[in-house]
Amino acid sequence: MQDKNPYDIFDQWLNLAKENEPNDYNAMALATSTADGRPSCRMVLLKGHGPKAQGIAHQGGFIFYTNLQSRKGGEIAVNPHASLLFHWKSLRRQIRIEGKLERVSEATADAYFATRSRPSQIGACASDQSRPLDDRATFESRYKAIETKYEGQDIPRPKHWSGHIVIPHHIEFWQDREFRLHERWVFARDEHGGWGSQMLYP
Ligand SMILES: Cc1cc2nc3c(=O)[nH]c(=O)nc-3n(C[C@H](O)[C@H](O)[C@H](O)COP(=O)(O)O)c2cc1C
Ligand code: PXP
Repeated sequence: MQDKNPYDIFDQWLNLAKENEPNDYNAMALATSTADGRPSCRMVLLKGHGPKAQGIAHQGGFIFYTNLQSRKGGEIAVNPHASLLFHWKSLRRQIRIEGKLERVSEATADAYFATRSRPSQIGACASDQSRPLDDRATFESRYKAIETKYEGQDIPRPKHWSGHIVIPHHIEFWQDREFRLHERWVFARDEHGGWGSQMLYP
């Protein structure tokens, strides 16, 4: 385990999760925090990953998409550091990732947005994510207005909706073992841009 690249191990574990998890095998908790260090956490979906993700040489990372004006968006804008957590109950495994956040390119975000279903695209345009909503009907009428506006046309990605990439400096793989005698392997970026690794007590 320790002499491997963490992205290769991540791929193996994610593929296993894909075969075993009934829903959203790519779901991960995303923790962000305010400028003064107050954390908040929510689930998002992993939509791209790997050493070459977003074309950043020798770095890569883990990509998710969201509303840039949401609560998380506001926190990321002032504090571009995040932690990700995968936990697959069926596998009894977790992966913890920590790193710096960067926005994906406009072209990457456009390309991903274009793959989403039309109702999801309309939803992204109509939703003021994390803002107060007086009535569900208000959201529905905003949805209908956008549906009508773009009838017969492609829906452009709204400027407030894009992707972030978590560029990891720390990745931990955790495997459950009997009697809580778990195994933990940590990979941390070294000063040469490679990965150092070590085991931790459970
Ligand atoms: C399994 C799951 C996956 C989700 N994926 C996303 C996602 O990829 N992007 C997103 O904006 N919200 C996603 N959500 C909704 C978020 O958890 C959250 O409610 C929303 O982004 C608002 O968070 P905020 O107010 O902290 O910004 C997901 C929720 C669940 C339960
Ligand atoms: N945005 C929201 C609000 C979501 O709830 C989700 C998934 O639950 C996503 C984005 C990401 O998934 P997708 O792009 O597949 O809709």
